[in-house]
Amino acid sequence: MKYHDSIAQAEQKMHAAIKQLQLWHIAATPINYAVSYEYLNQQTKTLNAAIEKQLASGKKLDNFFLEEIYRQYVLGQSAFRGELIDDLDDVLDDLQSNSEQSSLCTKRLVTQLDESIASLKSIDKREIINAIKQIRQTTQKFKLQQEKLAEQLLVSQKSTQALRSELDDVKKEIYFDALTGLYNRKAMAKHLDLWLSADPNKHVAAIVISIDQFSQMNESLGPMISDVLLTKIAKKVSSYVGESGLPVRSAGDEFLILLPDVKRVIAGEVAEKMRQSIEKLRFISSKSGTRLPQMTLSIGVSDYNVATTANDIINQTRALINDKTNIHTNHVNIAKD
Ligand SMILES: Nc1nc2c(ncn2[C@@H]2O[C@H](COP(=O)(O)OP(=O)(O)OP(=O)(O)O)[C@@H](O)[C@H]2O)c(=O)[nH]1
Repeated sequence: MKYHDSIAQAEQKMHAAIKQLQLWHIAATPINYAVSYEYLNQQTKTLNAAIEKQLASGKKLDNFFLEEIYRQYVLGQSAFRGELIDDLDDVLDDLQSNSEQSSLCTKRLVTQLDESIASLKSIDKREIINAIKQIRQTTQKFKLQQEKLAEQLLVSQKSTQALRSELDDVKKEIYFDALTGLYNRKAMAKHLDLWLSADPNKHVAAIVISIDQFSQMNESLGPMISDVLLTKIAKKVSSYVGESGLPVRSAGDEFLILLPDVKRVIAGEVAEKMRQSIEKLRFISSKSGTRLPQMTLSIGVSDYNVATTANDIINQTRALINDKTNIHTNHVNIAKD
């Protein structure tokens, strides 16, 4: 535990954290619990401010929101990252000292050879024999040093491989949504930055996909089945864009697909295919064998210059779904020029 509470204090906070989750109408999952605990501790001002802001705006706190908070404010401070950075520092220091030693050895060898070669030209037989002896000794020493360095390099390589796989895990935590495996907003912002630095005139089409009446589904089916449905829909819609698009989980029951260099009309056609494919799906409960309610999607489509922020892209495309002049469920609304 991060805080040095007494057992009694910790127990009190534990109960309070669970109670807080009940007030927020959120299940006591480990992640939600960690955020609630941190919130009550009031040690991370930014975490408290983000939660207060969401509550003040009248929006509900849900699993998705708390997971984002967890990633941003709780996980970000974890000791694990500190250890990982220390390990990385060590490996880099090792690699640097190995390469410095290696270049020093090579320099020494070259100097020695230069000196000895001059003696080899001598007419004095003894000097020549001495020079050959020197060369033999120096190369022998060089060989031993190189062997030692190669061993050290092998050790560094092994640590690097282990670190790489740990880094991949951290990257997953930072850039991917744990439930659906889609990218998160942070990854979306990073991609926009990369595209912008490669080409400031680049355009990207955005498809925002919201599952209709998902809150009702959550209530009637429970969060576990709803999670499975959410994940299946996430996978299905992402399958329509493959490697050419960036699928993001942008909110609890909302996904966003970015399609670089794709025209709005084309993105609209892809969106229509997504809508139809989900409408046709028939979900069956593996537990009871009964048919689950039909799921439908409401989709907004637009396009932007890559300099537009992730938040603006999400909000502006999302507004197309909530456009009051349009039908409210199972529809695709493409932005007008
Ligand atoms: N199962 C599950 N539900 C989630 C998760 N994150 C958010 N939700 C729920 O998703 C629902 C989203 O509700 P709303 O934004 O009102 O969306 P909606 O009910 O689909 O309403 P419309 O979009 O207007 O059709 C809420 O009930 C959240 O609790 C999650 O990770 N898993």
